[in-house]
Amino acid sequence: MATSSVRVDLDGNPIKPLTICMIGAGGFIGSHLCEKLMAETQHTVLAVDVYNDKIKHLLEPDSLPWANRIQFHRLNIKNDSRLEGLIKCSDLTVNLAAICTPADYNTRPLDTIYSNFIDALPVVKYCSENNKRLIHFSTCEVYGKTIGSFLPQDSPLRQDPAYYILKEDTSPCIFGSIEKQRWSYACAKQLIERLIYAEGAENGLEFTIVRPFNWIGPRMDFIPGIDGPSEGVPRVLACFSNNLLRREPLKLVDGGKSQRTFVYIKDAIEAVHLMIENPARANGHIFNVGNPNNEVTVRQLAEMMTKVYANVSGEDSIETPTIDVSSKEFYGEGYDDSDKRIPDMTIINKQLGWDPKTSLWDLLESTLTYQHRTYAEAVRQSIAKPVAT
Ligand SMILES: NC(=O)c1ccc[n+]([C@@H]2O[C@H](COP(=O)([O-])OP(=O)(O)OC[C@H]3O[C@@H](n4cnc5c(N)ncnc54)[C@H](O)[C@@H]3O)[C@@H](O)[C@H]2O)c1
Ligand SMILES: O=C(O)[C@H]1O[C@H](OP(=O)(O)OP(=O)(O)OC[C@H]2O[C@@H](n3ccc(=O)[nH]c3=O)[C@H](O)[C@@H]2O)[C@H](O)[C@@H](O)[C@@H]1O
Repeated sequence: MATSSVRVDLDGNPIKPLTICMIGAGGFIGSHLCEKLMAETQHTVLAVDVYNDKIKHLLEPDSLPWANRIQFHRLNIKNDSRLEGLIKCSDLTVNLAAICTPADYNTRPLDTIYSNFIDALPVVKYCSENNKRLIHFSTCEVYGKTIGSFLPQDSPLRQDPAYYILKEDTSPCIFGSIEKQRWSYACAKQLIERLIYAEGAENGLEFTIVRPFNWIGPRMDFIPGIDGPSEGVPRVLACFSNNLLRREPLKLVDGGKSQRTFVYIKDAIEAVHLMIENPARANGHIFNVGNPNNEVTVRQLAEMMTKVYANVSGEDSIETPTIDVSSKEFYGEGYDDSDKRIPDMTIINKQLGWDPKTSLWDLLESTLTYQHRTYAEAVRQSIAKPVAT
């Protein structure tokens, strides 16, 4: 519900309506951020993307209460001179645009590097030259592997948080060799972080860098063959959802032993909302945004999703719910993996008072309810269709 009373920031100051240039607004995170800003604030969004399917419900019909506060601009930031004008007439730019699916990092490394570094350069430049604030989306992948992963398997130091907790201001960034092209994404994101940081230090750019740790929820990526390419490989939530919808075993890459912490998109969007409305507390900072309490191995995630999906769909799970596949078979040559990702939450907690709330079970329940409601019938029809010979 839009509020009419004056809203205040964390320091009690009234929040002025902002114009926000949101690049990549049509993606997973962008769609949730637009929803939040339309429903709960008076800010205006200039939504920039090449697609708008995930925000169509916010753009039409014209009678929506926020219709005059959101405009969609279909443009590719690689080659469109309108970008600078949009940044100039905004108070703040939020840059979400990126190639960010691991299946692309080793198979399309050039596109990955261009998207995450080269294409972001003009955005940083226009913000810096025009004295505009920038919130840039980086990734937890900039941490790479943990220090602990290089210790012997039986080393007691592996249990010491100093060897695996990821801290914005002290943890190193540890990537594999150049042949392991998986790291093309993390490396490009790291370099754009360094550039933004340097623009802040040398030219006074007001910036905030966000490092998301596996944000998941409705509208993440696509279901292959339904609203994305049949041969496409999305991120793990959509891969496993696709397997569950099709009653196929979930594929565990290299045994599913890697660990991740998952945070509910709606919790994470609260953190971004706080950054937008509290510039004095957010500028100049890099923030981990994740849920350290929701750690699982990928195998445990598969088991939990199988149970939750059986509950929400009312269908028993299949006899062999998971199978092992090698990373070479699944992702191709040059894949590598982050072993473990637990965010340190000290900085975001101190600056913005933010803490995630939703447990992994609860977030999977609401997300898989959405997946079932949105896709089950379409998948059933696609399976029933006779295959052309
Ligand atoms: N979802 C996560 O958990 C997560 C984790 C770490 C980092 N991130 C980062 O957050 C950002 C958003 O992620 P997401 O999950 O919403 O991804 P997404 O792929 O759903 O959204 C990215 C959007 O950017 C758009 N885009 C890409 N290139 C563009 C271009 N040249 N011009 C215009 N639009 C372009 C895409 O069309 C897409 O709609 C990315 O920078 C990603 O690296 C996300
Ligand atoms: O979300 C994040 O915070 C960041 O991490 C992701 O990287 P990753 O977590 O490795 O990507 P997922 O596709 O979500 O895979 C998670 C794990 O599941 C495994 N996996 C994936 C898919 C599958 O079908 N089976 C499977 O075992 C992968 O090998 C990996 O170990 C992506 O790089 C980005 O979206 C983002 O920057």
